[in-house]
Amino acid sequence: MSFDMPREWVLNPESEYRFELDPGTSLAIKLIHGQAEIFGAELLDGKNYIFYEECKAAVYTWRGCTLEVTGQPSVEYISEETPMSAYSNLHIAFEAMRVKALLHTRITTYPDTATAQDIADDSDGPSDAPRILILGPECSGKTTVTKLLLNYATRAGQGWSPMLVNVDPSEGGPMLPGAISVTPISFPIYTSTPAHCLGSAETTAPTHIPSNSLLPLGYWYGHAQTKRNPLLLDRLIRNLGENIWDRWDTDTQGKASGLIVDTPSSFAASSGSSNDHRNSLIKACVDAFRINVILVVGHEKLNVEMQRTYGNNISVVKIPKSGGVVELDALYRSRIHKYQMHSYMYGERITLPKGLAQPTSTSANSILIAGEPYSDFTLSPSSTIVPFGDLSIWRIGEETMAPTSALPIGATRVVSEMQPLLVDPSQSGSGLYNSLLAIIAPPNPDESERYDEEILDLHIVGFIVISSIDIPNKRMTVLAPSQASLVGKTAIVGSFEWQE
Ligand SMILES: Nc1ncnc2c1ncn2[C@@H]1O[C@H](COP(=O)(O)OP(=O)(O)OP(=O)(O)O)[C@@H](O)[C@H]1O
Repeated sequence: MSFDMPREWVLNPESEYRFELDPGTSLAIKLIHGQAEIFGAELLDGKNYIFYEECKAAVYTWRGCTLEVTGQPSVEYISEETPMSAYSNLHIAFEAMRVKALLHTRITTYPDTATAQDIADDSDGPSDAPRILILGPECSGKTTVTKLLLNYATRAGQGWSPMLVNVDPSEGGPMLPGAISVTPISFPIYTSTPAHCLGSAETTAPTHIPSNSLLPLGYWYGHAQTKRNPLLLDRLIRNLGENIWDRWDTDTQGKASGLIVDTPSSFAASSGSSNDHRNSLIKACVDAFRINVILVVGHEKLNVEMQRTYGNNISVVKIPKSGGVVELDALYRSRIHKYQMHSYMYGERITLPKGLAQPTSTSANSILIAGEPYSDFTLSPSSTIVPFGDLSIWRIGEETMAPTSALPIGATRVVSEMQPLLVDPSQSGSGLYNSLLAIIAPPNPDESERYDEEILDLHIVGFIVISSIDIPNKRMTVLAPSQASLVGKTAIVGSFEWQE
C-alpha cells in the first residue's frame, strides 16, 4: 500500500489514533464520520488538519469515528487505553468550581439581583476558581494535560478565558524558548507542530496576523535550565502573578475561569542540591498564582511529597500518565528550538503530504494549519546593520567577557544573580554573535520612579538575533521580524543561540 494515498482508520468509542512524524514529513488527518478531537480541540468534519515538524500527537474520539489519513508517519497505531475519562472528570470538577466562583462574585457584587436559589447554591462550601499547578517528570504529558484542560474550558460555552501560565523556559509556551508567559485562552489551541505546542503569539510582523494568534505577556529568563538562575526565575514568576491579579481586579469572568500552570520537569526532579531550588520555585508558583489544586502526572513520590507540603491547604491530585506520551531527547528538543526561532522570523514553510491535492483558491479553506485556513504563512524578516550605540544590551547576573585575570590583584568578582550588566559588543568575547535577544518594554519615563533592577521587571515586546558583529566599524547585523527602528531600545541576551 502506498502511503501517498489517503487511508482510512476506524476508531471505536474512547480510543485514539497516535502518530509520530520524522523530520521533513507532514501528515493530513480528515474526520470523515463521527466525532473527534486533538488534545481537546474538536475537529470539523471534511477538513484536512495538517501536522508537520516532527509533530507527535493523537486524535481521540469519545463516540467513535472514521479518519482519513494522508502522509507517512514513522509511527502510527490505535490505542484503546487512554486516561481521557480521568482527565474529563477533572474538567467537570473544575467547571463546577468556575460556575460557583462566578456565582459567588455576582452575589457579592450585585446582592440585589441574587435569587433565593443563587443564595442557596452559594452557601454550600467554598467558591474559588480553579488555579491549577501541573507537575510531573520529563515527558509525562504535562503540556498536553494543560492544553487539554484549557481546550475543554473554552469549549464549555460559558465564555471562560482561563489563563495559560507557562513557567517552562525550555519550551517558551506561545512565545520563544527562554520566555515565561501568561496568556488568556478563549478559543481552543490546535496542535500542528511542536514549535507551537501551546499556540502561537501574534508576530511583530504587521503583514500576518492569523485570527487564532495569542496575546501573551512574557518575561525573559533567557536560559533553558531552571537551575541556571533560580532567583531570577523566582522573581519573574512573581511578576507574572502580579500581572494576573491586577488584570483580574476588573475581569470577573476571567477571574472565575482560573488558570493552569505548565511547569518544567526540573520541578519534579528531586536529586540532591537541585531540591532546594525546585522547592523554592514550586513555592513561588503556589504563592504568585494562589494555587488551590496541584495535579501530579504519574509520579507517586512527588505526589506524596506535595501532599505532605501543601496537602493541608491545597487539593493535591495524582493523575495517570498517558501511554501515548513520547520520550523526547535533547537533540529533538534542540531541533524544536530551531523550528521555534525560524518560525518567529520566517513564518511557516509547510510542505503538504504528497497524496493531498495542492490547495487552490477555492479549496484552501478545507486545509487547516493549527485550525486556520491554509494560506501563505511565510514572513520576510529584515536584516539590518546597526551601530553598536543604537541598542543597549544587558545580561542578567552573569559575568561579562572581561577575564578574572584582568581584575586588580586580590580582587574577586562579585556579581549578584539579579544584577543587570551592560554588554559591550566591541569586546571580542561578548557572546552576542548568533544569540537570541529579547527586546523589552521601555523603562519608566519618570526618572524618579526608576530603580537599579528595573529591566528585570519589564515585559518582552519582541525578539532579535545578532547575526554578525563588525568590531572595527562598531556595528552589527540584526535579524528582526520587522523593520521597526531599534534606536534607543533595550535588549537582554541569554544563552539561546540562533541555528541556521
Ligand atoms: N496520547 C498521546 N499520543 C501521542 N503523542 C502524545 C500523546 N500525549 C502526548 N503526546 C506527545 O508526547 C510529547 C511529550 O508530551 P508533553 O510535551 O505533553 O510532555 P511534558 O511532560 O510536558 O514534556 P517535558 O519533558 O517537555 O516537560 C509531545 O510531543 C506530545 O505531543
